[in-house]
Amino acid sequence: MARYSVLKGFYDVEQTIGSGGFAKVKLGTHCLTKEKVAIKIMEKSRLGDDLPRVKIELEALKNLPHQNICKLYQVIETESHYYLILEYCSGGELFDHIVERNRLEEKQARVFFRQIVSAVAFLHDKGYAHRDLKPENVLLDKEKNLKLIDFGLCAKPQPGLDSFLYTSCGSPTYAAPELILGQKYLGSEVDIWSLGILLYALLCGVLPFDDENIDSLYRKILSGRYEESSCLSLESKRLIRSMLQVDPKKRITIDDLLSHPWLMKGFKEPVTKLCLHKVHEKDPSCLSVMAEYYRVSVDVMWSKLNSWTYDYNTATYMLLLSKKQRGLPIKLYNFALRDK
Ligand SMILES: CN(C)C[C@H]1CC[C@H](N2C(=O)NCc3cnc4ccc(-c5cc(Cl)c(O)c(Cl)c5)cc4c32)CC1
Repeated sequence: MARYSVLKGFYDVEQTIGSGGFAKVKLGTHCLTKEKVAIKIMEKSRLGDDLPRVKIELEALKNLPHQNICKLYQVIETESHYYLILEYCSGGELFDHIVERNRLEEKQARVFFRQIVSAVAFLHDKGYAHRDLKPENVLLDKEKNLKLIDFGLCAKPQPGLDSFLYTSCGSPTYAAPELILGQKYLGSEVDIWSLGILLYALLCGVLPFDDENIDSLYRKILSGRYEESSCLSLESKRLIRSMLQVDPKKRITIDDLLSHPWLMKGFKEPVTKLCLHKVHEKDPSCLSVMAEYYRVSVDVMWSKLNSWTYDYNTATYMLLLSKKQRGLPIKLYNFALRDK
């Protein structure tokens, strides 16, 4: 069987652009719109007990439309594989963006940090905790907007985010003290700790707690002591300190972060935790282009789309919307697929 034959005709699969744990990520082109996409491919046989993480990530990505969270366009499941068709982020990892520049000026760090805080506040508002926030999981798109990725470790505790979690997960370097101690913890509080690590990395270009030896790394994290690098202004030091509190009850909350003076500097509005685009909006021009292509009425086309099953129609429609928002022509190519 040709590789990834289920994608044939719908997506051109190009080179591997990265790997995320138990997944391979390939660059792809959506045939009808010619838009670039990232295709996250997971072989079921190699998932083992990571299989539930796929379902968790799928549900999270479907329920969390936000301008700073990587968009999911389509889900394809075969007996052997899962394929996630995702928003392509041509700017790569935030981690590399920082390394290339050594560190970021406070002004640029603030623009980025506001976007990450907006995504995390939105997640928490929906009852999710990410639990693996780190610069490698924050990508940049073409317009230098940040996109949060990798929701395989996220948690949506049933009773709500104010109920305790127990599984120790995520990368130790970014993990909160209560998490590495194996204590019960609140997802919202461990995400705040990771945001503190992230802000320190943005401003200093290094990590506050780092050590090859895992035991001395743990000792450093549990001590809560880190070098307050000279490149940090007094306000930056205070903000980071309020997030890197060993006692989770003393840690700043995400809602306090939204309007914190440091985040407000140079801005009139607090960070929004809302999704700024209308989710599943009915856009007449995109709808009519698809209706015309498939030779059905607009109403029939909308009834096919309105179930939002993350099939090829969902992907085509969302990618047309994205083209429209970027001022590109709303058109479809490749009439070979017409009769599909
Ligand atoms: C923890 N790291 C190692 C993980 C790597 C994984 C590959 C990434 N990546 C590239 O390597 N090149 C460019 C590139 C461009 N667009 C992407 C769009 C989506 C995703 C994506 C989205 C979700 Cl929701 C997800 O779960 C996963 Cl695993 C990946 C990755 C992209 C990407 C960078 C981070």
